[in-house]
Amino acid sequence: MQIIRPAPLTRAAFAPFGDVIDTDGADAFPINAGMTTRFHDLATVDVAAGAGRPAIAIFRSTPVSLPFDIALMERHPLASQAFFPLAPRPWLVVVADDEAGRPGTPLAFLATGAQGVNYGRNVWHHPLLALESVTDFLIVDRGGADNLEEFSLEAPVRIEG
Ligand SMILES: NC(=O)N[C@@H](O)C(=O)O
Ligand code: NI
Repeated sequence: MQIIRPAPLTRAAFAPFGDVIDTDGADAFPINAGMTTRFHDLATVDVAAGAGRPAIAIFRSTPVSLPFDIALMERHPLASQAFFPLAPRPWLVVVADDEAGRPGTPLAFLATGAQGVNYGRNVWHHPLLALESVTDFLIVDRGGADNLEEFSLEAPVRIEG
């Protein structure tokens, strides 16, 4: 079985797949008479295709533990999808390049509890993977249906710590 290990989530490493939502390294400036800092333009919400509209949700996710076997990947042909943890605990991000309409070898990233991601439109990823305990995530994606393509891997890929 193919084994992969999570790498730290950085903007540079994740750039081919979307945005990292993180105050570190962000364009930040004071607002509200200096009472608040705006960390600006952290991700691009891309949901307009097919007359889509933005939607905000909360996912309450049951954790997995490592080692964890990846058996499927998915993508959203019409929209981006953003996740931000509402509790300060790490979680897993799994993405893959597209290879002629199917996912390539998955890549795993370990996100901190202060990092979110925004998967670009039509980017292969694994459904949400919380760690340690049940965790709520704020989601920004596309309202409406018919925006999901799933792919079952011929052989599972194991994520090890
Ligand atoms: N089903 C659903 O909205 N969730 C997935 O798209 C996911 O990436 O977790
Ligand atoms: Ni998704």
